[in-house]
Amino acid sequence: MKILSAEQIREADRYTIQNRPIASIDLMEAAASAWVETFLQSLLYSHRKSIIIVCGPGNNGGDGLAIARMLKPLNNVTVYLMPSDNYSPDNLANQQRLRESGIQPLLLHTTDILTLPPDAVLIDALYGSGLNRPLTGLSADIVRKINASGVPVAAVDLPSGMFADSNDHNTLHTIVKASLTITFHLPKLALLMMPTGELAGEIKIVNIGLDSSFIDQQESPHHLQDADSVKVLYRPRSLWMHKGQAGRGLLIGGIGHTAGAVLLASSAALRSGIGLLYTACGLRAAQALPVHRPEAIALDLNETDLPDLVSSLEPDAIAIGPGLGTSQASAELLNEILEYPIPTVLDADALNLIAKHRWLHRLGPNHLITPHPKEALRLFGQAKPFEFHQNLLKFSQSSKTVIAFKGRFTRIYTPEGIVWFNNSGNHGMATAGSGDVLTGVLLALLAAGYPVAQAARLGVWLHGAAGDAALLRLNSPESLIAGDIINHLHQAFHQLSSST
Ligand SMILES: NC(=O)C1=CN([C@@H]2O[C@H](COP(=O)(O)OP(=O)(O)OC[C@H]3O[C@@H](n4cnc5c(N)ncnc54)[C@H](OP(=O)(O)O)[C@@H]3O)[C@@H](O)[C@H]2O)[C@@H](O)CC1
Ligand SMILES: Nc1ncnc2c1ncn2[C@@H]1O[C@H](COP(=O)(O)OP(=O)(O)O)[C@@H](O)[C@H]1O
Ligand SMILES: [K+]
Repeated sequence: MKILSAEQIREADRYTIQNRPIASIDLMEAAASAWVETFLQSLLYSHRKSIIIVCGPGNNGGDGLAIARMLKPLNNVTVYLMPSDNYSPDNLANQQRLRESGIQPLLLHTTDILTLPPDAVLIDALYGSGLNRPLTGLSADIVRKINASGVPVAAVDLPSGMFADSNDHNTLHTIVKASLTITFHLPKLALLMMPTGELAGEIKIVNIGLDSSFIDQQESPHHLQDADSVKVLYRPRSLWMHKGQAGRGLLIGGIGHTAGAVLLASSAALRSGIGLLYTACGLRAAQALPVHRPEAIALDLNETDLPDLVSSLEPDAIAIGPGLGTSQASAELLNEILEYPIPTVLDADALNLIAKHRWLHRLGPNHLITPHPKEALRLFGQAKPFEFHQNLLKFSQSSKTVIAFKGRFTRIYTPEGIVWFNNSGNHGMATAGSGDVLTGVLLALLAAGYPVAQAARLGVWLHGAAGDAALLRLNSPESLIAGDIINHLHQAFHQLSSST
């Protein structure tokens, strides 16, 4: 699914109204109705006694007024409206319709008028994608009052005060903090990135019938990746396959007390279809691996000459980093690995070493780096979130390196300038070792011969989908551990293969 800019969304809106048999006011009615349908199914709605709706002067406010009219037969609804001498035409039309339905909106001249009972839910329809400057004055005061009240908020299209794209020049305390954001038709960039994404709460996207041919023609570097978009990448195994064709992988890490990192990565690689796995690690891990995962071949790094190993093994892919440490000896191992033109996943301490030794310029088209935010900061330096995003995009394009920037919506930056925001995974995966599991999955896919960007996209999705299957089973994000992700990889693969 494409992610369009605020400007492109406005264009899609205009194009739909001009080229489809639908008037602007009817599009607003469709949007409000789709929003209400989703809202009525939410937990937020089911737990609350009364509904407060705050409406702005534009079309976002117009949506709010229409939503109020639709919810009125079911609920105790109070509507507040920002004073303005510049209401949009559809906002005015909906003010009229609301009054005709028997609701008189209260004009929000001052924050004192706004009453926020603790058992209410607030519907935020102040500003949406038409925000053109950070909120100040009365609007900002209203937002601060809403945020301080603790009343749960369901946002219409976007939490008010948030720009759909970059918020680098915005102030976070003038953005509504929502528990649920029901956004129209397409995801917005700011909903998928920190720190703004966290202010949106749960995100739901509702179709409002914008012209799909127009959207298809729009150019955008940003896409949301779901099961359907990765299914086309998946290559089922041949019935006549032998293990030599499933790929040979070399995993390097697990030195000293971080033995567990390679145990997890090894298990994940094996559960992701690798044909042969050699795990070169510290003594402790080399002794534990045959007990924990006898399918892997454990090699003690102290007794291994890396160039000899690589030339005798001829691995199809390498992964280095989990539990590698940042010692001089580890740096020498990495220095060697960076010379090989073999598809390679670089994670954890491999990334810290690259930052420490300023080796970023050595990365190229055979490399896939998987930094979490802290590792990415060490690699690429501090920048505001949107600028940081642009920096990653530029680096991927210029160096031809694929980046999987990990987080809630892990972003896969590909050298052709496309960024995929991955839509699988959950908060239960914020647990020690889940990144090591991802490294193992990616190693297996690279070893199987997937091109680097495809392996990254497929691997990140599979990892998240396995996490989702684990959460479904366990029903507790707190109890989910990295091993559970490995134990559910089969379900993620099954989802891919079931409809191909
Ligand atoms: N696109 C679609 O598909 C559909 C879109 N729909 C809906 O329309 C929404 C977009 O509506 P929109 O364009 O009217 O903009 P909106 O967010 O209401 O804000 C504009 C108003 O706010 C004002 N204003 C701006 N910044 C301000 C500030 N900092 N502080 C104070 N005021 C500020 C600005 O006035 P200004 O002061 O700039 O003259 C203007 O009055 C979209 O999010 C969705 O909900 C659906 O109905 C149907 C399909
Ligand atoms: N809130 C979340 N929602 C979705 N995925 C998450 C969330 N938190 C973490 N993850 C995923 O879990 C993994 C964590 O990786 P990482 O931070 O490297 O963990 P570790 O270093 O403990 O192995 C990443 O793949 C990340 O995308
Ligand atoms: K809003």
